[in-house]
Order: sequence, then C-alpha cells, then structure tokens
Amino acid sequence: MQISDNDILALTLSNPTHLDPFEFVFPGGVGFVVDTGIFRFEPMSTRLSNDPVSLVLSVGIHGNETGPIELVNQLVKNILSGKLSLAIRLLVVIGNPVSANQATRFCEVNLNRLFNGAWQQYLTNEEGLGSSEARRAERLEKAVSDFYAQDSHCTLRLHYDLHTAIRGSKYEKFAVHPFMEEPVYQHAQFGFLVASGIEAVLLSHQPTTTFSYYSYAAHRANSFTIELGKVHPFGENDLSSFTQIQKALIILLENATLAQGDLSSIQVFAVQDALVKNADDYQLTIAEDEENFTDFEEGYELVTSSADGYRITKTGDAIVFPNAKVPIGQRAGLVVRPIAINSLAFELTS
Ligand SMILES: O=C(O)CCC(=O)N[C@@H](CCC(=O)O)C(=O)O
Ligand SMILES: [Zn+2]
Repeated sequence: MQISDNDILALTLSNPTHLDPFEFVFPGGVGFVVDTGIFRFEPMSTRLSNDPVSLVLSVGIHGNETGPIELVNQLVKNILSGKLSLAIRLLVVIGNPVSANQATRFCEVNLNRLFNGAWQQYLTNEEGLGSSEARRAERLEKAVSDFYAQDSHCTLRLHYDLHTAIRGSKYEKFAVHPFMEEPVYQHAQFGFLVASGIEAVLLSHQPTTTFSYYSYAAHRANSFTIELGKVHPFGENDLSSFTQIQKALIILLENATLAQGDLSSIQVFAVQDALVKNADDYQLTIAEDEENFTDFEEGYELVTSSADGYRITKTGDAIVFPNAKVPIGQRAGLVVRPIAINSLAFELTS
C-alpha cells in the first residue's frame, strides 16, 4: 500500500482518530504507518551514516499550529517522491489531528501538558473529560519509546517538537531547552538551532510534562520545543519564513549532519519562575497583544490574584507564553532572565 499523493497530512486529517498500521516503500527505504499521524521511515542500511541518527520530528501537538505541519508534510513529500534522499531514521508525528481538524489548540485538555505519564490522571476520572487527548499522549509516548528502542546502533537521538506561538515575539523563533539536573549543554545542538534561524533559547528550570521534556527524561534524546513564529490557519502560513530551518533539516535528513551557526548570535534566557494560575481571578496585567520577551522593571506587578500575585524581582526579567486562560494549576507564563551564553558549560561532542 502507498500513501496517496505522498500526503501524510491529508491521510492523517481524514483519519483523525485511528489508522490501521501498514507498510510502504519509498525510494531508498521502508516506511510504516504506525497509527494516525505517526510515520516511521527506515532508510536502507547502506544509506545510513556511520554514526546513525534517530530523529523524532513532531508537529501539531497543538492542533492550530499549522505552519510546522505544512513544513514537515512538504519534507515528507520530498522523501516519498525521492527528491530527498533519507540517511537517518525518522519518526514523524502529527500530534493532535482531531484538534487540527477543528482548528483549535486542543479539544479538551492541552496535549502538551500530558506527557511523562501525566495522561494517566485523565483516564481515571469518572466524567472521562480529557481522555481522548490522554490516550493520544500515551500513544505518542509509546511510539517514541518503540522508535528509540529499535535503534540499537544509533549514536544520536534527536527530538525537535515544532510549534508556533499564540502571540508575536521580540525573538520570532526560539527554543525551549529541557531541564537538566546537571546542566552541561551540547554545543552542536545550539549550533544547529542557530543554523535553523533560532534567535533565543530558554533554559527550563524544572521538569515539565511537555513532549520534548519526555524524550529527554525518558530516552536521553537531545530534544527541544521549537517555536517558529505565530499561529496561522492552514493555507495562510508564509512558508518562506521557515527557509533556514527547512535547509538545516534537509542537511540533517540527507547527510546525518547538524548544520552549524555561530553561537554568539543566540540570546540565552534562564527560566526564573513558572507562573501557575492559582485562582479564578488570576490576571496578568499586560495587554492581550503584548509580545513574548517583553521585559519589566523590578517591582512591576505582573500578576494579580486573590491567592497570590507576582512581582518582577529584577529589572530586565521578561514574560514568555503569557496566557491566563488556562485551568487553575496550569502554567500561565514563564518569567525569563537573559544570561550570557559563555556562562554555560558546553560539551563539544554531538
Ligand atoms: O504561545 C503560547 O503561549 C504557547 C505556544 C506553545 O504551545 N508553547 C509550548 C511550549 C512548550 C515548552 O515549554 O517546552 C507549550 O506551551 O506547550
Ligand atoms: Zn504549541
């Protein structure tokens, strides 16, 4: 069986909840539809480099973040047509097809808060609220686990989880680095981010329940959430804004090589605090259209709440992902502080 028009997006959106597995061939390898929105590509061993790479490329974990979905669909079309010659193992994930069809961030619960087993709590509540997204998180974790488990010769595990942000941003493209207990960063990964047009990196200060953190925590993958601009509906994305990351991904897919840029051009931020909604009247004091990375003076009252508000503790601290329209207990934003890249410890290999 082959994929009609080489279009994994059309196949996924027309089968949003389930797809029976099947195998297909592409020039230079064998592919597997694992389930809906989950596609594994295994190049012929002769094409694999001496230092094999296993890459998870996920998009649409939030259904309305369509730009990266279109970008990856195009890359896969090129693999399936033979225009792009695959030299690495690849797992492509279109995360939440049901919410993509509804053009919403999620249906019942935010899928990107359900990883690292957080999905389990939604399978035991009596009303069943959130159970579809919980099952999807469970399915995606298993798909990633199986993919990495099949890579006995792999020397490099990668996971790039591509998103677009709700708001505009002073740094249009930025990445979230997973929390590490012993923070030794990978020089080559930062170089790849720069080559991909990423302008800033946030260093997480604690474990989270995001997809990219899962891959790091459970599989020691080099993983990032990567924000590629602002959310737009299908068909309204300016794909030319993805040229740099598209080129870097093609080099990775074809040559098993991480393109490198100059680290001095990237701004690093340490996450200081996660703002967690703690009451119904919890409010951010900034305008609806305030951009990500807007910074404040020390003492600025950023949050008002009958439970506990939040004041900025150092001039220059900035807000990222502000969103008070979340359930109590969930993240309503991150407060980040610029730091010098030369204050980080780097490992030079891979
Ligand atoms: O623009 C926003 O407020 C959200 C964009 C988005 O979906 N971001 C991810 C970041 C995940 C991470 O922290 O690694 C999310 O909120 O899930
Ligand atoms: Zn997102």
